[in-house]
Amino acid sequence: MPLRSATFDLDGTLVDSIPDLAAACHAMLAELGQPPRTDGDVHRFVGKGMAVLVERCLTWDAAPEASLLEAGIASFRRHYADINGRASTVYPGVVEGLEAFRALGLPLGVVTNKPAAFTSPLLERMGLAGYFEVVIAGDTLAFKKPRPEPLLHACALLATEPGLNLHVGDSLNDIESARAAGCPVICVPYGYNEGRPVDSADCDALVSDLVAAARWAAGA
Ligand SMILES: O=C(O)COP(=O)(O)O
Ligand SMILES: [Mg+2]
Repeated sequence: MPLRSATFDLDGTLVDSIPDLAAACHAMLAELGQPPRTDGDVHRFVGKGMAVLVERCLTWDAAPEASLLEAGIASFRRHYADINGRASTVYPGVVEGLEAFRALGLPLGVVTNKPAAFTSPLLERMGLAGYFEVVIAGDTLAFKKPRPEPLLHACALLATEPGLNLHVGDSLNDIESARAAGCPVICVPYGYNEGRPVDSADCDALVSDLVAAARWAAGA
């Protein structure tokens, strides 16, 4: 059945944001006098939103005290607001891919676990904001991916049924959210999946980039 809309994950699918996320984590840990993390650690920790990223940075033998976590989140917010978009880059094939999706006549949305305060500024700075009619961020609703609510909300705003909305992501959080919402889901292999490669068996297809994703959508 032809698709009626498409939604995209942000971090690891549209934009390689690890350099800036890692810089903000490094600054936060230094400010709090906590042990440092590597960029590779941050790569594994991204996926379930800002609070979980900060908590993972601060977890060694045990989870951090609530007061330390709170201070970490406040510090991260301050640093990332300043850093966001500086060293991040749009992945190859994204602009061409979004153009191809647009040429299919599909309205497009972003469904990310990144907080709203950082999502629209990043899309603006990367020159991608104009492609999307709908942006659902990690704190738009009470629930994030892998819960279905963000995708269901995006589908409602895009005036499509979940079964006719293709979600394109980079992680199991995208896959589980899409499955629970009833959306077809395909993944790119180059993003962040909390330290594991994405398994093609878990999604409807693994595609090399967004150009290939648009080709898949055209044949769906
Ligand atoms: O904020 C995160 O942890 C990940 O964001 P994403 O959902 O755009 O990959
Ligand atoms: Mg992602």
